[in-house]
Amino acid sequence: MSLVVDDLTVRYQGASGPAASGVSFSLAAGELVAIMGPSGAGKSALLRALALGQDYSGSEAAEIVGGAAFISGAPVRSAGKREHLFAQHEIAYLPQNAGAALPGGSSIGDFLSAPLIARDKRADRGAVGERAARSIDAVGLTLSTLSLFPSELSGGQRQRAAIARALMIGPRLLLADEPASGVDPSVRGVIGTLLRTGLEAGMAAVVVSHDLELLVALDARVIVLDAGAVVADGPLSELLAEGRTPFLASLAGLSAAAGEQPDTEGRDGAGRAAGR
Ligand SMILES: Nc1ncnc2c1ncn2[C@@H]1O[C@H](COP(=O)(O)OP(=O)(O)OP(=O)(O)O)[C@@H](O)[C@H]1O
Repeated sequence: MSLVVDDLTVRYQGASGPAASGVSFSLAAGELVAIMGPSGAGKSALLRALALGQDYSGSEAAEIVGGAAFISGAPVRSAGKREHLFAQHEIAYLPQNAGAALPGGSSIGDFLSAPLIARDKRADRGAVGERAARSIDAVGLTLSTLSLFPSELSGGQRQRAAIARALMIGPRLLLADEPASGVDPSVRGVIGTLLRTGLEAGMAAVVVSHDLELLVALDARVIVLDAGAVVADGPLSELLAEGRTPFLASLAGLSAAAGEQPDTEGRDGAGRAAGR
């Protein structure tokens, strides 16, 4: 698996201007890039534009309108049936507020099974069920959760179920948009463990996250967006030490405060300090 993003400009479908532009990075198997930045910076648009049809959330699609992205050599911009089929085998996309976006009419078991059935209608249902059981167990939910519907779960349980679905295909590329946002701290631990295990097993990941503890521990390369432009790019530890943009300086201040997580909505000053 490789992901090459070259001077990419992305736009929400129907929007007049780009949501993010000038983004470049490349990823090989086992590598991680984290995307950071204040609210409205274009982080979600970037991930969505790379998701190759794997977004189940019903949110507006974003498209590439400049530059290029290649997943394992195949262009994302002119992706056809072949690339979408490939994506069904290789790419997992975890949308923002993934738990809240679970389809209300499906049991968790059906929701988890969907990506495997979508790519092979004749898939062995027993094997799919076993896989669902392993995935639900990996996120710390009981097997009985598989027969429940989203309305019967807590917010944290729903987010765990969404993460379990992302695990179902054993993705080679994970695109995760704020996987730990708005849920209880225990979900943060689950995400950290799964990310570490996945990366060690050769999964590549692009993650929108402000979990400084996790990202420093993973020695993540970070791209900071602000109002659609790249304002910093490099290893997180270096960016925090430099505090080169107001947003980073604000994050660095927070990282010094024991275990505190930044509030990217700006209530703690991060968004305001970034000039928003
Ligand atoms: N569906 C849409 N159509 C047009 N513009 C949109 C749409 N959704 C978001 N935008 C705009 O695109 C820009 C980038 O939004 P995006 O959601 O990608 O940012 P973000 O960094 O992910 O923000 P947040 O951290 O709040 O999720 C913002 O100016 C936003 O107002």
